[in-house]
Amino acid sequence: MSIQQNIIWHDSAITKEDRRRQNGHHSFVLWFTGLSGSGKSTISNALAKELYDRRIGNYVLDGDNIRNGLNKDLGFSDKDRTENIRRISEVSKLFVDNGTVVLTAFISPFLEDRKKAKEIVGEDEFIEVFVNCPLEECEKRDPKGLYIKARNGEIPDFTGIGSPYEEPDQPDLTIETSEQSIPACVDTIIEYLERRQLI
Ligand SMILES: Nc1ncnc2c1ncn2[C@@H]1O[C@H](COP(=O)(O)OS(=O)(=O)O)[C@@H](OP(=O)(O)O)[C@H]1O
Ligand SMILES: Nc1ncnc2c1ncn2[C@@H]1O[C@H](COP(=O)(O)OP(=O)(O)O)[C@@H](O)[C@H]1O
Repeated sequence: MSIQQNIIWHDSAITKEDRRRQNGHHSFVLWFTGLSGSGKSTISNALAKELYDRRIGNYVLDGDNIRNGLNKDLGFSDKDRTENIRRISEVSKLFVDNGTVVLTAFISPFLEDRKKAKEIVGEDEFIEVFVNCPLEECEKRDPKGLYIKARNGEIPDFTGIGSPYEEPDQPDLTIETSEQSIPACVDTIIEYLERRQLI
């Protein structure tokens, strides 16, 4: 017997379209994916500020922060990473329903999990942004000192070292953070959103 047997959906009195109309802008998810140190947090926060200055309501969901609260029961096994991404996808969907632009900054290393994230959010409202940066450059940056720990065997399942990162096949957008400055990466994303008339 399903544990969801007696759960009945209740429609909201205010629709997503109502909220978008009141906010004066569209709502969608920018799903940043990339290695640790590739620049997901840096770019998503810089972009959030730019959107905020344009009065576009937005919210950043960041791996390190979410793992301190909502997902503090999850580690870095494949199964836990999958559950991490599933929960974030559901939360993102709620934010989109609220008329908010969501910026997610999770490694989200598995193709299958990102595919499911897109299904949960809805494909028209899901924009995959590949934050591309060679592993060697991420290791050189090592902003949190985690790569050195991983190389020393202290983090056996670290992404890119002991755990895989599956690059997107067909991302909606790729930013090359080892080649472009932070403002240039933000500009690339803004231009993309303007071209698609999402902002
Ligand atoms: N084993 C292992 N592998 C990868 N990353 C690790 C690990 N242990 C801790 N960290 C720190 O956790 C951040 C990644 O969390 P995410 O929720 O984005 O990971 S995942 O999407 O579930 O794979 C990641 O943050 P970012 O550097 O911002 O990506 C790390 O700071
Ligand atoms: N073009 C760039 N885009 C993003 N980050 C950059 C860029 N150039 C240098 N960096 C630096 O790289 C590091 C990226 O770290 P972070 O944003 O925490 O990555 P992630 O969230 O993917 O782990 C920061 O120290 C940032 O200042």
